[in-house]
Amino acid sequence: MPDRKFFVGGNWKMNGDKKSIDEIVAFLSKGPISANVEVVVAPPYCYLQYSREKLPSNIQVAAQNCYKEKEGAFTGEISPYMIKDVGGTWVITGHSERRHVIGETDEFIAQKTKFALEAGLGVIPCVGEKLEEREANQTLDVINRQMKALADKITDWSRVVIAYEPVWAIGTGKTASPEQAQEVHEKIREWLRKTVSADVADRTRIIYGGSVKGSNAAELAKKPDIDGFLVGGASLKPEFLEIVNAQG
Ligand SMILES: O=C(CO)COP(=O)(O)O
Repeated sequence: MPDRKFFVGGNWKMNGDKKSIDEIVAFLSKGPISANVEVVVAPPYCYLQYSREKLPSNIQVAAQNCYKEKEGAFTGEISPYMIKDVGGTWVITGHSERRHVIGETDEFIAQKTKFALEAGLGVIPCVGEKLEEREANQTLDVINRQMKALADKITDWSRVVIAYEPVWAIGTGKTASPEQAQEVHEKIREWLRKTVSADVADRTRIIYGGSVKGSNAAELAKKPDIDGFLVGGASLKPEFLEIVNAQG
């Protein structure tokens, strides 16, 4: 079984200013951060370069979104090449806030995922069901549909980290239990095994997001198919370090 390096992302969402970023940089610089963890933070676009310049080199920088073209008349969008140009190495695609607040479709998310990978970024595509979908027993239908749109376009999985973020657990304080998260992660891995390949299933990291905190990260991290986290609110606080080091 290939070793999947633990991966923890901090999604800052639309939060922060230079002063609060300086505070985050201070606690991240102090650490400790285990060498066995890959750590990535995703500041708002306008602070990507500022954050990259201030952060220690063991922390990578991601954008929270991108467009599916290199350049051109796309007012308000940014290209994966611009993210790279300012030192970013990852991008999050298909976050539930982009799917459900902004209205992005499976197809559009898959297109930008493919384009960002071709541009040389690592990509963190997010999948996850809404509360009503879970209650209607549609969790796996939704995840499989979102995964299929991605898998139809991805040819190289080596720089893909899948984030499972149940929408009902995001920013609500309602974390999925370790069992609930493990169940879906295992199903996503099985789906990859059947649909893509055994090698991709074994190697691809599947991380969990949704109200992860210092106090619940270690229990979640014990589950065999949980390979890390995508953290929102708690990534703005020193508690993020507890999550980064949750694997012990
Ligand atoms: O959406 C998330 C990370 O991308 C999770 O957000 P919270 O950790 O604030 O619930």
